Amino acid sequence: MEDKGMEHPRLILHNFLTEEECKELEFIHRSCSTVGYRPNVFSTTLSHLIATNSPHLIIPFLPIRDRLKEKVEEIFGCEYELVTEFTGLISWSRGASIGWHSDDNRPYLKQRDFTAVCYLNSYQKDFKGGLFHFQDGEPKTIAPLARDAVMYTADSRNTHSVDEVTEGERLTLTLWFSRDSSHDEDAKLIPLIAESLLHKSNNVPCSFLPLPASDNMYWFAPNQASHQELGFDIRLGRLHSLGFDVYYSQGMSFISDLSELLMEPMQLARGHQLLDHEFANALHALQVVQFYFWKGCKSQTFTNEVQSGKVVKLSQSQCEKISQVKSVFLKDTKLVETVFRRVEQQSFDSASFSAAITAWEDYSRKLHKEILMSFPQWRAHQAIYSVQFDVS
Ligand SMILES: O=C(O)CCC(=O)C(=O)O
Ligand SMILES: [Fe+2]
Repeated sequence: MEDKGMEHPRLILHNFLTEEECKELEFIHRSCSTVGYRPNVFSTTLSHLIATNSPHLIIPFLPIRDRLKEKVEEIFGCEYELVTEFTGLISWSRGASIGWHSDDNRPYLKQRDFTAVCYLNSYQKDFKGGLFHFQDGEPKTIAPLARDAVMYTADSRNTHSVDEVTEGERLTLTLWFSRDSSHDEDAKLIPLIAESLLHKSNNVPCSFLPLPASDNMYWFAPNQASHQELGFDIRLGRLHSLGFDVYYSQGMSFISDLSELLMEPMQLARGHQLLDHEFANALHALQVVQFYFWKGCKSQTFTNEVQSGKVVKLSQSQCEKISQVKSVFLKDTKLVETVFRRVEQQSFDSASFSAAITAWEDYSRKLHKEILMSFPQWRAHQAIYSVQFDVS
């Protein structure tokens, strides 16, 4: 597929990522994304993961990022010349599209030399619409397929567009590379990680519990809506699409500032049942729920001991508290269901779910250890780079 004349330098690599890598990144995005930079777009940036006390979740990105950079350098003949300018997960829901453009088409984007887009899910299977087109040269149209990666120069030789997504959520891992070492994203990320690891704030009792960002970063507003009442909180929206409600035992009347509610400890409900476990906040609950579905909902897939997951029937007043929260944070459940496809009658097993809570902790603890251990080396790398840069 390589354009030999390099009139339009680009390449498609099939099966560049493993299925497992795609699923893990999907898990991270579905549990950590914020509303994106354009309508109907969601994103998960590395700096956001660090800022929400989840720096350990950047671990799965690192080997992929290195492999992609090496591949781009090899294909385009610029070994050891590139730095990663940006790494992030981006998803497009119904209504998102982008017209003809090149990725360096703004003065502040001129440092971008190469683009790599990895498809984490598939056209027709996971979403409709969202075909990718190059304006000139071959191939002309690309139908996103999970595990494939597309690489191209960021200049006008590779002007491209993406059709509007009409259903589902189109998910990519997107990276930009630069020859200008002053645009290395690590230079920004490393101090943030250091701060996160070294100065744990007092209100984070556990080293890997997520700490939500400000509420507006999770507020989905339908296209150009002037009225706030038509949006929804994407954390609760994603929980809703998987069949979960959130329950605050204290009710809403105790909270003076409603926007703080989703930072408070809460429980999950499903149908007429209240699950026994207390989560630190809505983001924590979302991470565990997404982990449960990522791992396949079956207790056999969780290696730890399965305790019985306690559930109790919701009382009338508890149901009312749930509806109150919904009326504030999920005003339009129809809209939620078009943005995040409702998963119909997903089987749910409370014993497996409580096993998943422990498995999520083990997973997080393992990644947390890895980031703690790799961090000094990583910083040393950075030091070497800057020395080389100073000398030249
Ligand atoms: O997701 C894609 O296929 C490309 C997206 C794009 O063109 C961009 O983010 O600049
Ligand atoms: Fe683009």
